[in-house]
Amino acid sequence: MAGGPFTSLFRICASRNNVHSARVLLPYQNFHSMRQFNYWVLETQKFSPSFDVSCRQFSSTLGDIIHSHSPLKNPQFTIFNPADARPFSSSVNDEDGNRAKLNENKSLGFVENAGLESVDGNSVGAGDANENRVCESMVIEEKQSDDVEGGNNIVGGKNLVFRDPVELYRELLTAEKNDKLKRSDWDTLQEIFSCFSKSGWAANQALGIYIGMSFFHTAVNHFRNFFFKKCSAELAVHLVSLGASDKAVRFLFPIFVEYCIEEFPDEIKRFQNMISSADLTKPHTWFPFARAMKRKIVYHCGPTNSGKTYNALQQFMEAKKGIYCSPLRLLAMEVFDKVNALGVYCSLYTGQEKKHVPFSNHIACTVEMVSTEELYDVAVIDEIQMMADSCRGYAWTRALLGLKADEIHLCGDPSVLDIVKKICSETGDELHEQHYERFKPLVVEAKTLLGDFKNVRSGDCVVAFSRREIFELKMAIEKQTNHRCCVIYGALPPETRRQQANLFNDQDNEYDVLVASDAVGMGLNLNIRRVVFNTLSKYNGDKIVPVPPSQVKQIAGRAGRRGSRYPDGLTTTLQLEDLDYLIDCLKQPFENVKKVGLFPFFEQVELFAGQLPNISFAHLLEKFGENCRLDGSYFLCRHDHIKKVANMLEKVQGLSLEDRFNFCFAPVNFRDPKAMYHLHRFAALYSIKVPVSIAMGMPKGSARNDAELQDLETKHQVLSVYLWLSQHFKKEIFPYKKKAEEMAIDIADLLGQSLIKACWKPESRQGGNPRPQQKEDGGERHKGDGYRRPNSLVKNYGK
Ligand SMILES: Nc1ncnc2c1ncn2[C@@H]1O[C@H](COP(=O)(O)OP(=O)(O)OP(=O)(O)O)[C@@H](O)[C@H]1O
Ligand SMILES: [Mg+2]
Repeated sequence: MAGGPFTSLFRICASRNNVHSARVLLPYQNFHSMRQFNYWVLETQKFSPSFDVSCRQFSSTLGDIIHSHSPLKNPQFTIFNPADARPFSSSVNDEDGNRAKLNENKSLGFVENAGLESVDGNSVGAGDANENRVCESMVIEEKQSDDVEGGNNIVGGKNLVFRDPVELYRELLTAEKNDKLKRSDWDTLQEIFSCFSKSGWAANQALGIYIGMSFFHTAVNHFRNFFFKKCSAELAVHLVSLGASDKAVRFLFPIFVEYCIEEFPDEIKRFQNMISSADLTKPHTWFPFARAMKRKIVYHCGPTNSGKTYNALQQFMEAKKGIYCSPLRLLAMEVFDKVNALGVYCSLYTGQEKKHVPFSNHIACTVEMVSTEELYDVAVIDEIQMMADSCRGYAWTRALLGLKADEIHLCGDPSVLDIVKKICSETGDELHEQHYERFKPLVVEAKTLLGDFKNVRSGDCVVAFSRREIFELKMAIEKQTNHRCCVIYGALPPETRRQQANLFNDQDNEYDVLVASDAVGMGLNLNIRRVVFNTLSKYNGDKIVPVPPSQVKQIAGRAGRRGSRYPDGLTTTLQLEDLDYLIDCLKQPFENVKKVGLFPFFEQVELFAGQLPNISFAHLLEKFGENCRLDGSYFLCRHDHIKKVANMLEKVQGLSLEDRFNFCFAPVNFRDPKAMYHLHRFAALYSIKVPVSIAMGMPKGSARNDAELQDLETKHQVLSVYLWLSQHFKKEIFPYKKKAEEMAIDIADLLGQSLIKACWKPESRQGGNPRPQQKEDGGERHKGDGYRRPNSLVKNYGK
């Protein structure tokens, strides 16, 4: 069932002859944890079917309401008639999402375990009628709910468990203080309330009536004071018999609900407003113009090197007006060059640059920059599986939902095919699938390099997962063999990566080996014969973890490209001990992604900010994350990076909320203190409306050591941020765009020159996080060249 297990049990206020109204709390899945739910309170219209005739009718109506309101795909529930403890109705969608007919005795699989206990404490299974039970209320039990009503306690001839909580609450309101209780009973009641106050279940359920987590304890304290003044003997005895237990908490909860609704309407309203302003449900409705179109979506689905992008680009080029959305600047630049070379005028639009080609009707852009305003005949969204990316996924989701194009071509692996199908069924778009196979199968070399760099061959791409490792490898390979190495890693500007790729692809030089990070996995056309994994573990910003199989596949798949010098692709590992993990990763099917990323637009954040004035922007984002509601198919993208920038800019006065929002998206490397310093300076100047200077000198020449190389990387980063800001804010405030462009080109060039001659030991970045290697004591030292391979995490994989 979509959206995780239901754990709730709710009472329906129903008398034997009359179902007055129902308050149903539906779990509303929150993005960040399967354990956390928000809840909806759904008050049904007044029902007045007679109990005898219309329990089915009631459940059917309720079923319709639950189905039409629940964000969950297949909300399943059963209404129990406690009189015979038999589910008399159920409503469930079948696998294909069709509503199954209501079926009186349809078992949902969980029903058998969900029987209520009989009066004498024996469990009554589903279908075991217990004619003697008096029914005064109905219970809706959702799938996988606990049997919270077990141990019915009949006190004074009345079964409190089956009493309507509204009635119980009303009785409490008019009751007198009970002085007859023993001291020990009061102690037990205190314990029960303490248990209630600490109950995560109750705090979660309280969200359903818009009692927020921060107000929950206050509400419980008030409720306890009220209860202690009013508690009747009957109630007290019942509670004491339950003791400080879940049962007691669950018994008290509906009475607490009634109390809160009456006592805290303002708090509830305030929290309700906050929640509704952080509503990210039904994102397909955010783009009414795209919804008004009947779009044709073609999913080009297949592994790497199977011709997906090639085929989609054919459609793009044939269209009158087209847009290509790329995951990387580099790839947008490649398509821009390629398409123009083929005679189709095409402009380039990325966060940092806008190259307008006169008379062009085609655009190659980065996916973040795509316009949902313009109309296109054909759009291509490349690497669509990135919808599930934890940080950038929202940009792909937005492009898919919002693009106004008659035809949209999606290229990617099959991992998001199901969810795209689901989204298309919501948007009403027509989906076509085109499946691809790899042109040539990828072959694993079982021999591996046996830990010896002498086994490196021309056309190899040796993959490592940190900058330091890359330079150490380059040094070691160049020292031990006659090969020369090009390098590609994330911190290099696209121009330099391209220069290195060209150097590697070009036959007429000695640079025939590539040492690269996972940045090689996407976008570049490389003549790779064999992908060799130096390790299969990487630092994820927190600790060292095995590289996920999907990433291993993507990188390994770069070997052997159609039309290249090496159409047959090979892959292997440096060490034999990593081979099993590699093989296993390649064998694994593509995972079936269940959720894709979302992030609010500025307008949504602004609306939310209206509910929480006077808090910092970083705090506001945090609150948004805590309170936003999402449908089961979406998650809120990680925004730690945005919060870090927001925190840094907190003390800069005079920035509007929108300014802060925009500054936070600037592509800065927050681990680089110098780059962060410059971003802060840019924001400070911007805030006082002073034209923002670059204030950074050009380096004298190419780098002579790693510190100088890192300085070049940082300088390019700063210029890239400047260019980005100049595109996202008023031009007058960032007047040195042209100069920044020129400097960026020169620095990319210097970086290229530096890498050609680089043969120095890498250093760690000042103030940056320690490199994984520094954190490790171990690591394997390679024969006398200073190279130390990080310990393999996957060494004993599968053994
Ligand atoms: N029909 C074709 N004719 C000529 N060349 C082709 C054809 N199809 C694909 N190619 C070439 O094969 C290579 C791989 O194709 P393409 O880039 O479309 O693969 P892909 O499936 O998108 O791979 P990836 O997932 O790595 O992006 C490219 O260099 C492309 O130009
Ligand atoms: Mg492709």
